[in-house]
Parts: sequence; C-alpha cells; structure tokens
Amino acid sequence: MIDKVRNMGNGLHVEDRSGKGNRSRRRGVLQFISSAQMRTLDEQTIQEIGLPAAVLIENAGRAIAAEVVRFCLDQKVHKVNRGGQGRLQRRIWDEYPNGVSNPNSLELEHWLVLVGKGNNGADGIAAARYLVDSGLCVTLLYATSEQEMSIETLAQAAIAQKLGIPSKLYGRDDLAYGQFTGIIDALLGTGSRGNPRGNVAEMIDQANLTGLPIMCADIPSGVDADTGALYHPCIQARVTLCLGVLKAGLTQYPGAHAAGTVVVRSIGIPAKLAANVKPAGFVLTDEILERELGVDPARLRDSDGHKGTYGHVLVAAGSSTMSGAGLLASKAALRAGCGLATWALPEALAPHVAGAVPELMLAPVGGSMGWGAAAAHEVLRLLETRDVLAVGPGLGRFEEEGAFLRALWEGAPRPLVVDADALNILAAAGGLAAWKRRESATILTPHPGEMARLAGVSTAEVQRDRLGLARAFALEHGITLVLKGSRTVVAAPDGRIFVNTTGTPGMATGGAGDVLTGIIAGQLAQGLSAEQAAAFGVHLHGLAGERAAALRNSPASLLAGDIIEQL
Ligand SMILES: NC(=O)C1=CN([C@@H]2O[C@H](COP(=O)(O)OP(=O)(O)OC[C@H]3O[C@@H](n4cnc5c(N)ncnc54)[C@H](O)[C@@H]3O)[C@@H](O)[C@H]2O)[C@@H](O)CC1
Ligand SMILES: [K+]
Repeated sequence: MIDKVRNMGNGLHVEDRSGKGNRSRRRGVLQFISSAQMRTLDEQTIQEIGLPAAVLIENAGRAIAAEVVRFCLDQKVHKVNRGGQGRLQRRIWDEYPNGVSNPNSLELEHWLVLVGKGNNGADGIAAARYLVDSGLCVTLLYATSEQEMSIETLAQAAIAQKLGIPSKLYGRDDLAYGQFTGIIDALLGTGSRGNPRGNVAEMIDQANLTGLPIMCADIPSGVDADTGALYHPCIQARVTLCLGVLKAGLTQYPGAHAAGTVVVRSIGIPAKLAANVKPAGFVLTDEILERELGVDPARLRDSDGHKGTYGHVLVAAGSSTMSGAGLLASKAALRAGCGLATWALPEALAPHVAGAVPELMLAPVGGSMGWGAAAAHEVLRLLETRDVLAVGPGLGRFEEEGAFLRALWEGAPRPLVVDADALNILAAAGGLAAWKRRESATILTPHPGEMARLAGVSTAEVQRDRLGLARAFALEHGITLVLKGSRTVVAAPDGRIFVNTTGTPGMATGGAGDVLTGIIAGQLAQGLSAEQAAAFGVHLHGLAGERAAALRNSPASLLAGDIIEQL
C-alpha cells in the first residue's frame, strides 16, 4: 500500500511502507479529493453502509498514534544510529502495529493534544488513548467546553475522562509548554472555514511558538484543504497524517509547506465507495502516467525506428539579447527524443549561433525585419514538413507581435506549445477570448505571472488556488495548461488535473522554462497527446533537474543547460 507523500525541497516524494523501506519512490496511484468530497464519503460510509462514525474515528486515532510513535522512534533511530543500533529500533517500529510494545523508548515522551470541538478533535482524543497505551504521557487541551463539542468529540472526551487521561480547558487552566515533547493538532479538519477564530487561533499561535514538533490530524489547522492557501494563523507542522484520501490542498504550496511530511492512511472508508468518487486530481507517479495517461515512463523505442519515426520539432524562438532561449528549447527537444529539430530564428542571429548544437538545423526567417507578420508565414511554411511548433522562448516583444502570433495560432495545423513572451503577446492581444479555437493540440506553459496576465487576475490570486484556476482555464479555453512553479499543475481540457512530483528548488533558474518547452515539444513530436506530453514533460524535466542538482556541489549552482544533459 502506498501511503506516504513526503515533501522534500520542491518535490513530492512518495514512499512505500508495505515492503522493505523506501525502495519505490514516486510509485503508486495517488489521487486527491476536495474536502466536500471527503465529507460526502464519510457520510456515505456512516449513513449508507452503516459503519459508525466512532469506528472511523477509532481508525483515525490509531493511525495518528502510530505515526506519532513512528516519529518518536525515528528521532531515536537518528540519535541511536550514531551508536550503530538503528536497525534494532527500526525493527521495534515495524512490529508496533501488531501490538508489540516498546516501553523503554517512549516513556520520556509527553505529547499535548490540541482538541477542537468538531470531529477532528475526536480523532485527536482517540489518538491520545492509543498513545497512553503505548507508554507515552499525554495531556489533552480542549479549545471549548463540553457544551460546544460535536457528539463524537463529546463521546471521546467522556472515554478519555474515564481512563484518567489528564485534560485542561484552554484559557481556564495553566499550562507550561516546556514539559511537552510534541503536539498533535486536532483543532480543525475538513469542517474548517476561514481564519481560525477565538481559542483555536490562540492555540495555533502558541503551538507554533513552542518550536515543538507538530503532527496534524488530517490537515494543518489553518490550511485550506482544497487550495493549499493559508488562513491566519496556521499550524506549521512536521508531519500531517491525512485521513482516508489525500486532500487537494496538501499538494500545493504554501499549504504543502505548512503540512510538512504528508502521510495518507486508510480509516476504513470502503474502497468500493471511494472508487465511485471522481478524483479532484492526481499526483504524477509512474503508475498515474501509465494508468491515467497511457504514457510509457521508460520511453522505450521501437527496434526498427528511425529519425522519422520520432518526429520533427520546429522551435520559433530567440532574439539578439536572448539567443540562448531558442538554443536551450531546441536542444532539449532533441534530448527529449524527437528525431529532428529545426530552430526558426531571426536572420541576424543565425551567424552567431551556427554550429552551437551541431545536431540542430537552423532556419533564418524575417529577413532584416526579424520577427513580424512576414516571419510568421515563413514559420508556417517550415511547419508544413515538420510535426510540432513551439513558440515563445526569448522572442522578446516587437511590432506586429499580435499579428505574428495570431497567424501561428490560427494557421498552424499541428500541435502548438506557447511559452514565455508568446504568452504575454497572447494576453496583450486578448487572444484566447478573441481568436478562433484551435483544432490541433495546444499547450500553454505559463509561470504564475504569465498566468495572471492570461487570466486577467493578480499573481497572488493565481497562487491562491492554482488547482482551481488551472482546471477552469483549461476547460474554458479547450487547451492544455502547464501552470509552472513548485508542484507544477497540468490541466487537461477535459477537466483532469495532475500535480507534478519531481523537481528541485535549484531549477528556479533562467532558461529552465525554455528547456521544459523543448521537452514537451519533443514528446508531442513523438506522437504523444497534449496532456500526455505536458504531464510526462514536466515529470521528465523535474527528474532531470534533480539528477543535475545532485551532481553539483550545491543545487543553487544549477544551470538550465545542466538539466538538458540529464534527460
Ligand atoms: N465526518 C466524520 O464523521 C468523520 C470525521 N473525521 C474527522 O473530522 C474532521 C471533520 O470534522 P467536522 O466536520 O466536525 O469539522 P472540524 O473538526 O474541522 O471542526 C469544525 C468545527 O469547528 C468550527 N470551526 C470551523 N471553522 C472554524 C474556524 N475558522 N475557527 C474556529 N472554529 C471553526 C465549526 O463551528 C465546527 O464546529 C475531519 O477532518 C476528520 O479529521 C474522520 O476522522 C472520521 C469520520
Ligand atoms: K488538524
């Protein structure tokens, strides 16, 4: 069972706990849903199937407690490893779920459980019981009095009281945070709305100030479970134990950062019910590439293939001050596996870049005028004997830019990738609303600033709900959208969305986007559909970036060209 999504750097890392350690990074079928879908699933399980809410809460509590114990033992493994006994500690953990206790390791742990009035709080109280049974010291800190609690939370509080688990009411009883070794955040879950208020807000602020490790039940209190936007205040967690199904908001920053390591655990929602839910989106893993998108991640080639088999990319890019952009995109297309690549570039530029990439063909266009309406017609003529057009990297802005791009947009009967300056030209010309919808595949690859111009909103608005905006935009305009940034979102025109799992912060460097454009065009040339090429392209781009960063002394020294070399 795949159950772990680890946030490391910019990437989303998936671990497999079913077998021997972390051998299968980024494998498995990981889909995410909205908080409304999760609530429906909970309700169906309880009302239609008849599985009581208390059972789900019991499972949730046990899963949270197991993760706390694992966390504590991991900390000890870290320490003990220096003494060479890490293996022993790991074995103890592996046995823990089957009831083998390990009292000698955990007695010094004292965890504080922050309990909200809703069912998220009930999960926290149930977890407390299991932790006490595992030998930990636990104190419950209630945000509200019993009168305000949900039925389930009240029931759990009564059980905890009978078991003598120490508890306090926030604001009434004194509390010295210094006695604790960790905190469980069970204040707000999928029932949360808006900025945390009252005691809950104060408890979040204080928990963050302690500097103690925080483990969240389901989502960090203060994170929007659907968008990943942060309310104020918001828990900053070390681990989030997401219950049942991954929530969409945990895949996107800044929510992903607030969540820390995300672990998804079953709470007993029947698979039959979960299978009926249309996922809000997918995390891009090898399985998702294969199963949802029909892509072969191994990129196997036919034994009798020739360069014609793998298609011919035409790149329209570059200007005198940004000649490298065209070079990077074209070279990346070749490394991505297309059979041939031609770079259409302003005539004046050609002598300066001739021979820079021997495998690349150059096609000077536009005469002494450079880019303009006339150059567009030359590009279209070149495209007659080529398979894909990528336009934009390093184009700059120029007179007739709207006419230039419109001619390509409406006249190119082949798959088209629109990037960088071409996106700004598109936005300035009002293209998506005014120009006719293209029949061939169209991929737009904006970063958040370009997306904001295309959508006519602020960059902050784009970032507030990347998943929702990308989906709506792709659906409305019938294009495939690659919304770049940490956790790049690929939105298909049929409404499906995919979140990329690969990459490193080192890839935030000039030219990395040009490389991505080339990779995607290279995939299109090999016959992939727009959504296949976009999703597989961002996946490959991130993997190559990670490999390239690992070869350098610091990820910060990564150059875009290094990514190409690792494709
Ligand atoms: N529905 C169920 O039966 C189950 C729920 N579970 C857990 O319960 C959670 C959902 O439970 P609930 O629907 O009770 O919702 P929450 O536990 O998220 O709590 C919502 C309560 O907090 C209050 N509230 C909402 N926004 C607030 C804010 N910004 N500041 C202060 N108070 C706020 C509301 O008035 C409401 O009473 C899930 O995330 C999950 O952890 C599951 O563990 C098991 C099954
Ligand atoms: K929570």
